[in-house]
Amino acid sequence: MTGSKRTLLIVEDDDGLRTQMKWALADYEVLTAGDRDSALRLFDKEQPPVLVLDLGLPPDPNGVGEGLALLETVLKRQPLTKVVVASGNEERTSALTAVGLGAYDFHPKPVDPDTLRLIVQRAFYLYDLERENAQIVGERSSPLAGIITASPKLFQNCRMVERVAGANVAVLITGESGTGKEMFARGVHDCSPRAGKAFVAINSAAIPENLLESELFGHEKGSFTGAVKQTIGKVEQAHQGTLFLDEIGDMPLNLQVKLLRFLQTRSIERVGGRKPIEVNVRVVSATNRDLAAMIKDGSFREDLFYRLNEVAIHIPPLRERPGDAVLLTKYFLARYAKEFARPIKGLSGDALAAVTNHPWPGNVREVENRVKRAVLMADGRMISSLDLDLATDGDAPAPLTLRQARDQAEFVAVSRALSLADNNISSAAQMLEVSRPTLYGLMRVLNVKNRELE
Ligand SMILES: Nc1ncnc2c1ncn2[C@@H]1O[C@H](COP(=O)(O)OP(=O)(O)OP(=O)(O)O)[C@@H](O)[C@H]1O
Repeated sequence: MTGSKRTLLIVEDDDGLRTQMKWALADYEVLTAGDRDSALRLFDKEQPPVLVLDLGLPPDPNGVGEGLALLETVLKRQPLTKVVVASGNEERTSALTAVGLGAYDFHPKPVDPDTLRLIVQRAFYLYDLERENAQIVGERSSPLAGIITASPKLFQNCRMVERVAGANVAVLITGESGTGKEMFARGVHDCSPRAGKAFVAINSAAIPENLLESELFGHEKGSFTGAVKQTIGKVEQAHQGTLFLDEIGDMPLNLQVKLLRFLQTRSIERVGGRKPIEVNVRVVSATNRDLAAMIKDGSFREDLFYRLNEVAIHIPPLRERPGDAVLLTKYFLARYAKEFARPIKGLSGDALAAVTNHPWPGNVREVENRVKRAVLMADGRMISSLDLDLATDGDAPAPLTLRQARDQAEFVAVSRALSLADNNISSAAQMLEVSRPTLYGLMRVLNVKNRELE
């Protein structure tokens, strides 16, 4: 590369067109190739961010197969690459097919130098922006395996988990249903010295009250009708590992007493058993209920609450984590497209807006379920708001005017930048390449709230 010129690869088998394009793009370090194999070799070696591609290449210069195959390989190897496809009037349909496969844009043939320069310039700009975002997201990927977030509060939670994991303290995780409480509980276990031992979960809400005691503490043979053999309870199964008490707010009062006794003595008695058995477990519990209110109305024991709540972690709902819905949608989309081998490339603009506007009452579980279904059901390569079964804007029609479309796009960009920048106005403004006063103005006009600063 010479000086600060940026590298660009032109794949075109026609010498005349190649020369015209080289001339139009003299501001770039231009590499050229005339067929798929030499183009791929150059691409792998030089990694150009932008490609200008003619679809008709030898050995099939009149078809589009070679060009489309090259496009797919390039995007598989370097998904952020921007590929601009050449298109004559009669090749419109193939150019649109290429865009459907992930090409960035097409430029008209014969070459119009000004248009080509503009498209290439925008392609580089978008590439830089996406790479920067990918880096930021990468740097901010959670220290706890599998937790995807851009929320400063969730990052604090992750750091807290890492700090307390080593000490054998009881952790109580609160948050609405589907926010990721079980994931965090597993995080506590995985970061602790008990990681190699059992992680045993028991859900108080899912087990009938009369069976819960035996589920928790086990029973001896013949201790009640149907107790045909000795059974080890969940607490004992978790010996030396972690016991996860899910939906602890649903535990009946009589069992709360027994659980408290276990936490005080660190020993259990199986139902129908006579001797106490010592058990060494780390206890993590979770609930979506308001335990303070339950203590007040007498349905949860205060002494048990203090035993369970040595460290408290609250997971905010998705609607209070700007940017996370989009991040998680993209994450699940990539994951399920791969798992179900579906050729889905991304989200359409209306889907992005719908995801940003939806309140997500079912939190991350709702995102996962909607995306999973959309990946299975979608006809096209891009997931639409319809595939996600989401209204674009509270059942309002999709934006019609350019102004509305622009406002919507700006709303998404501003919310995302604020979220990635931890709501730091200066960094978000820098990311968006606008001044701070402009960003404040945009936030006012678009009604974007800097929620975590409020
Ligand atoms: N930040 C996240 N990144 C990736 N996946 C997540 C995240 N949070 C939750 N999930 C996924 O969402 C689903 C629901 O999460 P989880 O079961 O941990 O929620 P929960 O709060 O325990 O729900 P409930 O209260 O209903 O038991 C799971 O499949 C989990 O893997």
